[in-house]
Amino acid sequence: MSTCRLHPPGPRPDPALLARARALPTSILSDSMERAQGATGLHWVPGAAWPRVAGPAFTVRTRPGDNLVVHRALDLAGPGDVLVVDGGGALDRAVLGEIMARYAAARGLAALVVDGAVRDREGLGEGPVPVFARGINHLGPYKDGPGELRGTVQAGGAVVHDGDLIVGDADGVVVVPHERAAEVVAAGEERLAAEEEMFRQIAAGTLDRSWVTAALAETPAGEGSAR
Ligand SMILES: O=C([O-])CC(=O)C(=O)O
Ligand SMILES: [Mg+2]
Repeated sequence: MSTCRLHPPGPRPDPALLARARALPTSILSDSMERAQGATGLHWVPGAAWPRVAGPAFTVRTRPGDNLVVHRALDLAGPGDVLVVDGGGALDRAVLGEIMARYAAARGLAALVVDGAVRDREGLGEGPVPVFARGINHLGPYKDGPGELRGTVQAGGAVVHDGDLIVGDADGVVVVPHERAAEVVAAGEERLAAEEEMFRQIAAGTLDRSWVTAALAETPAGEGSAR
């Protein structure tokens, strides 16, 4: 028999904050974290036109290529949770597929994020639940453990604590630490409003572009000039 280390649940963002986060693109949220935080390399499985997802992380660390503890997590995670599986980034074996995605959807999970590979791309693409992964591989997982649930993991190079705010869309996955969630969502709302104002100015032909030339020292590069 194998081991599953089980931590108590971390603090979770309140539902009103989650609804506000769901209205914010991941690009806006990562801009609101100094453009320096969030997972990279995790993209949703192509297929369905997913809506943006936002929910608290339910963290899973599994032995790469094994999904016994991922199965356990599917029964412990709550409705609205985003399962974040740290599979060590391994691409040589999938850790979940369509059966598990359908089961996750039936349990009301918001999304599955896998730092590793998944399989059954066509079935996942039909859209039972949004799935973000690093890659695809037909080779299936073993079911031997061990692993850890609700501990601190990494996904796409980002540290994820159980309960952190996870937002995913067509650009990838952003991890907002729980203690920064309210501040980052509020900053994101301001940033989105500023971008929408820019869109209006672009359409009206009034966007101020003077900052581009102000930031450049232009030198003539005509014939005979040094290369
Ligand atoms: O067989 C497995 O454990 C993973 C899988 O393909 C599925 O969930 O459909
Ligand atoms: Mg399968």
